[in-house]
Amino acid sequence: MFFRGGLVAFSPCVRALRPGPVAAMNTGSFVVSQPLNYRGGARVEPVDASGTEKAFEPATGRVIATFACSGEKEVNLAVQDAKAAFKIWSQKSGMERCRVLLEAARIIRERRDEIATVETINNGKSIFEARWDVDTSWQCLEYYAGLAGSMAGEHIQLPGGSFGYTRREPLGVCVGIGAWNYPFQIACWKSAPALACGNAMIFKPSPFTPVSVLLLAEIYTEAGVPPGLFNVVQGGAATGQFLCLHRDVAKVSFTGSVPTGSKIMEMAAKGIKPITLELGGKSPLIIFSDCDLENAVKGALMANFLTQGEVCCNGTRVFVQKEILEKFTKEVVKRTQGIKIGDPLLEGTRMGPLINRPHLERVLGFIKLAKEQGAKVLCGGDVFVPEDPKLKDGYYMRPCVLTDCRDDMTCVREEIFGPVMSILSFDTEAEVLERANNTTFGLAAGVFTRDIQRAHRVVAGLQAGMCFINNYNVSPVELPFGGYKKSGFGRENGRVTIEYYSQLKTVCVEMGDVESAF
Ligand SMILES: NC(=O)C1=CN([C@@H]2O[C@H](COP(=O)(O)OP(=O)(O)OC[C@H]3O[C@@H](n4cnc5c(N)ncnc54)[C@H](O)[C@@H]3O)[C@@H](O)[C@H]2O)C=CC1
Ligand SMILES: NCCCC(=O)O
Repeated sequence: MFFRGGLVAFSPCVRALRPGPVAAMNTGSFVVSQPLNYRGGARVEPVDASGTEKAFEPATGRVIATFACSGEKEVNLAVQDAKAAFKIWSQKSGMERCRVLLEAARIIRERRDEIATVETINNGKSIFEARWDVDTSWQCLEYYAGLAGSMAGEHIQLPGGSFGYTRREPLGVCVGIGAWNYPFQIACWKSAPALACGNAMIFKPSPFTPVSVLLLAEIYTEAGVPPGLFNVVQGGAATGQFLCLHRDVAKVSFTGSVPTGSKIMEMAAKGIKPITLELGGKSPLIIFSDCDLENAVKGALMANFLTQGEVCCNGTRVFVQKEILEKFTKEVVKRTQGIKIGDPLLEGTRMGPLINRPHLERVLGFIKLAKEQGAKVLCGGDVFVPEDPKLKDGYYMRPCVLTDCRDDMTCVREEIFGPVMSILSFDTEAEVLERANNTTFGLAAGVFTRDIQRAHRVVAGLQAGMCFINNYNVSPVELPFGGYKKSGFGRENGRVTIEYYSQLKTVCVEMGDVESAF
């Protein structure tokens, strides 16, 4: 990678050129000049291309990389290399794989600030948050390293001394396709369980955020995975389709929108391939009047404003019981107005720019429509222009709180994927549960109450894969994450994800003679 003002390289072969302090990376100076594909243990230019893409720095609107989208030949080479690496890796014991993953986790921890800085520059989220993302990334590698050594089958006794046993085996070459909101974290959440189970992975990041996954690829190589085990191809829908339709790809794990998820499912159906779909959401956050108000307000902000609101599991439909509506709303607005927006690399910033200009305009369009449909803007919802002149072309907006919302409004029904909280009021538990579930999505949900029985009763009734009681948007890697309904299926994180990256072989052993019908 090349930063104006000095050559800064992350790749192992030129690591010596990397000057120590990450502080050298400033907003407005980062340019990528090295290839963004990774194959056979090194960065490569793709052998063929299906067009080019530009990646931006959302904080300034500058282009930081122009890259070729991988064509079919490049995808074929990536699969071929991954197949060869799979042969070696899948023969290793769980403990051998564990050691490599632990080493990769250690390197990520060591390079935490550098990875977070690259993520912030390419995605726009605050450096404060990007460090959290890096933490859940190395924790994910550590977690699956721990499970790799204990993957085991069962032994089952049968009559006459015969027996059966099961083996948990890898699938082969898996594909990971990522969204742009958590580029490094998504790559880790997919690759860690895949590699722990003995698979190879080809990862395609979103063309908006192509950069940070290269650091992961280099780290895996440095940690000792065989060349080709983790490859990166770049591009958009066309490249994604080459991957999904490839006959030697055994599984696809996808994070992105519902319409794309549906297309992935169709392509996977052609090859009878298992898939994991992590899709969008429009999650409810229910605040009962007996809650700890201070925590509920903090929870509502966590549920709406991380990563500029570009988070799939955000609790954007905030249902507040009537008795505390006024007090809660006043406090939420006060704190929302206090969120420091600006240069995402500055330590004090808590909200950076949105991912790109079309997305910013889309989010502002939702707010305009909300007003037309009768909602009231209590704060924000407009473009923010930072004082620093180098940020004037960035994609900033003020976080928005909407009230007087109704369940039928577009802002309450559709995923906005921006910093927009819709507040709705309710009277009774039965009423709010029905309204909370009245959506085609089912990714997450939250409840704030001091009544422990009510908390569990309500959560049991919520149609959502990830439920929070008295908190929101925490991501411990030990807990499975994934959706109900149109938010997808399959899970990431937690022990269960081993099942999504492996297959079960049953072996039946006869200890006597064959009893034949013929
Ligand atoms: N459930 C979850 O864990 C998450 C879900 N999301 C959802 O993702 C959406 C935002 O992300 P976007 O990147 O805009 O979504 P997207 O669906 O447009 O793109 C996601 C990825 O799929 C690729 N892609 C697009 N068309 C494809 C095709 N026909 N075949 C194969 N690959 C294709 C894109 O290049 C990108 O890498 C939101 O709806 C959000 O809710 C985002 C993050 C997490
Ligand atoms: N750390 C939260 C992950 C949710 C998302 O990928 O949008």
